[in-house]
Amino acid sequence: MPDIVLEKVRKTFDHGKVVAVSDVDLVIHEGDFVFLLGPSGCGKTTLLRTISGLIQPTIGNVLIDGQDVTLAPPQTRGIAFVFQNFNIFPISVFDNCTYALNVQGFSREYIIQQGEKALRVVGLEERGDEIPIGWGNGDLQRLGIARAICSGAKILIMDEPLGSLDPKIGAEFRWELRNIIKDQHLTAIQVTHNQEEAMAIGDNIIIMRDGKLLQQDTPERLYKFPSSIFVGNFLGGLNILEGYVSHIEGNNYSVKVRLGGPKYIVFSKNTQFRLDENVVIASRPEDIYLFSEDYDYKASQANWEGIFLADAVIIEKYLTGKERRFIVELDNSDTLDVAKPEVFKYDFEIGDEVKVGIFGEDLRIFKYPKNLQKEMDLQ
Ligand SMILES: Nc1ncnc2c1ncn2[C@@H]1O[C@H](COP(=O)(O)OP(=O)(O)OP(=O)(O)O)[C@@H](O)[C@H]1O
Repeated sequence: MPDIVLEKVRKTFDHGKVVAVSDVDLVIHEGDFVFLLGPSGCGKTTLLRTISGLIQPTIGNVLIDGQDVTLAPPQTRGIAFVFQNFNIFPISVFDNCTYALNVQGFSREYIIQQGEKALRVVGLEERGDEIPIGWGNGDLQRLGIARAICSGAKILIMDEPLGSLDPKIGAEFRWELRNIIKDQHLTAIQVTHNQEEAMAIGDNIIIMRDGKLLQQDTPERLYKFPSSIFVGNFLGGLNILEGYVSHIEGNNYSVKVRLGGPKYIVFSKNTQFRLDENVVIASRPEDIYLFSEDYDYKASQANWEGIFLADAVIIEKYLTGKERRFIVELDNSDTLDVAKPEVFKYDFEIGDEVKVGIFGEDLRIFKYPKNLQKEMDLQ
């Protein structure tokens, strides 16, 4: 059952001059851990605040559990908001955790039961008497989540809580956070600038830009089938080649790369392209193969049938730690970024002539955007 539904939600500020959220339709299913990604200022926080009721949409509806809550106050929505700047009070961890229950006047017995349970869930059961002043962000984050669980909320909204964490602590805590969310049957939405984290633990990722929702899907589908150049580039980086459609056979489009570059055949089910239409073809750096000029394809154990090969020269190489990156230049001067695992055994040198190989199934084709530069801009 959909837990959260947004219908054509729009939020403007400054008498309509700033459109923070623009006609967003969105469905989040019960029990899903959803990540909200997008460049700074694209409307992520405004969207979360609209869902939680801290602000009301200018136009559109918010439904939770099938009920229209567009005008309902935040405390009636069953949502806990874990803020970026943890608003922790100088009282004990237990009292911080149970603060809302105290204010609402629940019985002492109930408060103790809920507080102990919540602290146990986040691994703070031994630290209930401590005053959390001077605590590191990781522990404060646990406390923020304990407080949310304690309130009985079934929906957890987190505005970049791991953003300020040490990346190592963040990486350790992320799986724990996912387990807590799943074990407690929470629906969670988290804003992050950490795409790797979203890919690793999210059930679903939403990409926003300029107030609009561009795409929502599983991490794998978003990565493999981005709906736009921007989404693909935002999530992991893309190689872009400009060209035109030179032949069409059903859903297979032959694309000639500009200035006498190579020809590729690309499948596209959803978008139709016309003959001679300018297009962009995109590939992931890790989907590109490099071969030495004398590589024996027949002797290889791998099946290279159907791979597109083109001549290129290595113009740059470097090691990122876990990857070897090569920049190769095609005959038409276009360049491709190639990523290989660190163990990649062919240690090509700058200036080496190579063949670059790409399978058609790893290529995506897009309409030529109005402004390619802007489309590639991640800000
Ligand atoms: N209260 C407000 N009054 C006026 N403009 C606002 C207000 N809140 C947000 N905005 C504007 O709305 C747009 C979206 O802001 P929002 O904070 O939602 O973006 P964001 O994606 O969360 O950004 P960041 O990643 O930097 O936190 C921005 O242009 C911002 O300046």
